[in-house]
Amino acid sequence: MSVIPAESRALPAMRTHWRGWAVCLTAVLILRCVAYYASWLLEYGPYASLWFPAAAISFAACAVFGWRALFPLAAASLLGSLAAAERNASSASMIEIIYGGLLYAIFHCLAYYALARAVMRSLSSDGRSSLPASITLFLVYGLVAAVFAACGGVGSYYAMGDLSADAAERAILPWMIGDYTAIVALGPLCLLGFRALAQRMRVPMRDELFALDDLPRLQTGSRWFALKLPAILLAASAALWAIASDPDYGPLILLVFVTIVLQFWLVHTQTVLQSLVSIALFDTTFVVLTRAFGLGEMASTLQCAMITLAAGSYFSMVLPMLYARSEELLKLLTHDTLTGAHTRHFFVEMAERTLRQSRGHGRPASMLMIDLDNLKRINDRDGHAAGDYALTLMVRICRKVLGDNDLLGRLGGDEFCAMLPDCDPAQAAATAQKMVDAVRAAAKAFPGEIKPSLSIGVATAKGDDDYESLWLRADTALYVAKRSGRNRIAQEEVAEIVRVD
Ligand SMILES: Nc1nc2c(ncn2[C@@H]2O[C@H](COP(=O)(O)OP(=O)(O)OP(=O)(O)O)[C@@H](O)[C@H]2O)c(=O)[nH]1
Repeated sequence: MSVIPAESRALPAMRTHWRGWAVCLTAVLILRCVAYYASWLLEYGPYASLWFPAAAISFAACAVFGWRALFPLAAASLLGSLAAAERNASSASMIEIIYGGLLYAIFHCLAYYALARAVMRSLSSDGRSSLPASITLFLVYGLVAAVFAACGGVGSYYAMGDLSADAAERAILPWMIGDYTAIVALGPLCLLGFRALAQRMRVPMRDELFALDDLPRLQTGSRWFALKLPAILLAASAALWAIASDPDYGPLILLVFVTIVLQFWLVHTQTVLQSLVSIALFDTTFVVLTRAFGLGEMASTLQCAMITLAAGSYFSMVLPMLYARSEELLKLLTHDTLTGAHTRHFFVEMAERTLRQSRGHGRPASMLMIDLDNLKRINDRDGHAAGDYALTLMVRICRKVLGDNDLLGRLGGDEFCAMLPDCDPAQAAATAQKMVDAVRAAAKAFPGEIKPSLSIGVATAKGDDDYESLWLRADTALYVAKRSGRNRIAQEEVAEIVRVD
């Protein structure tokens, strides 16, 4: 057997990481440059675009790759500033351009790194319960980050001498809204994209990112996505075309909100990934057509629509998860996790209601106190797993004997209680007897040495009985069944002990 030193065994994994990191960070650099260039192409006026997708890339890259993403992001920001100076035929010296570019890079990267850190920290390791809080935080802190990035960005152009003080002041708001629109509309999709890349390249991921594993499972989606998506994009294009064809007719703007309603419908019926893709394409359609149709005048309305759509969609996407979560909690609250019988608290509440209804309708109702015999001996002899199995077997059998309207609850340990509405003493005794017989029959195949059996006390409600008084009589009957040798039923007042053997 060859003995390999620990360091050399670790080398292949480290090499994989380095290659993975190189691919991921290069992808960030390229995408960030492409996004910058795209927002340039799509400007409807000087420094004015509906969105700035580079901000979404920066946020998502920092969220997935952490501080390492700052290198390609800073490089792309600097390159962007150089390209902007070239395009605008800036009169600034090279030193001033580099200085302005560095300033811009610092503000932009810091703003979106801080946003990414805050959002990641808000995702707890199980993620599920914290997702709505993380979305709120993303929307609120996103605004703060966009303000910070816009002030820094405008300030750097001012420092380069490309913007006068007056123009700089007026540029801050559109810059900020452009950044914010992009991070809200594209940020989550970019984040899932970088996360998929990190997984593929086997780059170690932050624990919080695993919290997003649940997302794709939230909604099942319908098969009509391939039809719905083009239909909605067509509707959005038609709405913008109609608005552009008669810009003086104000009410046409309402068509934008009609298309948003359609988009909401899609988000509600498709998977999370399909919804994110659809939001991104819908917003891209707005951006491209705003430039193509010269709709710059309506920029703020369209941005408002894009932000509202994306923010609203994120909350609707987590709704199914919240429903599922509350159902899970409800189940935990009402059902015993081992046996599936009702929990004591829930059973008592339901049994009280059943008794009240039976009394109100003048119908009989009976109670069975059911106890598994010798559980302690089963545990001691064959182990707790055997005891657990005996308990689950017993509940399964009892449930089969009981009717749909009957209740079965675990009061604690090996003590169970059944509430039987519309059940007179004879029917109650017959049901209890069936349970005892069925468990005795099943016990033959029980793997342990000590076979499980049941003792049951039976009581039927009288006119003024409440849960407590009925339970007391059923419990007394159970005590009689136990004292008489177990594996049998005892019925109150009937006074006789029914033997099963
Ligand atoms: N395996 C298992 N044992 C449990 C569970 N809950 C309680 N027990 C055990 O069940 C035993 C109940 O003991 P006892 O109240 O003396 O009842 P018993 O041994 O069935 O005796 P009788 O009721 O008099 O026939 C205790 O040893 C508990 O520790 C459970 O969920 N699983």
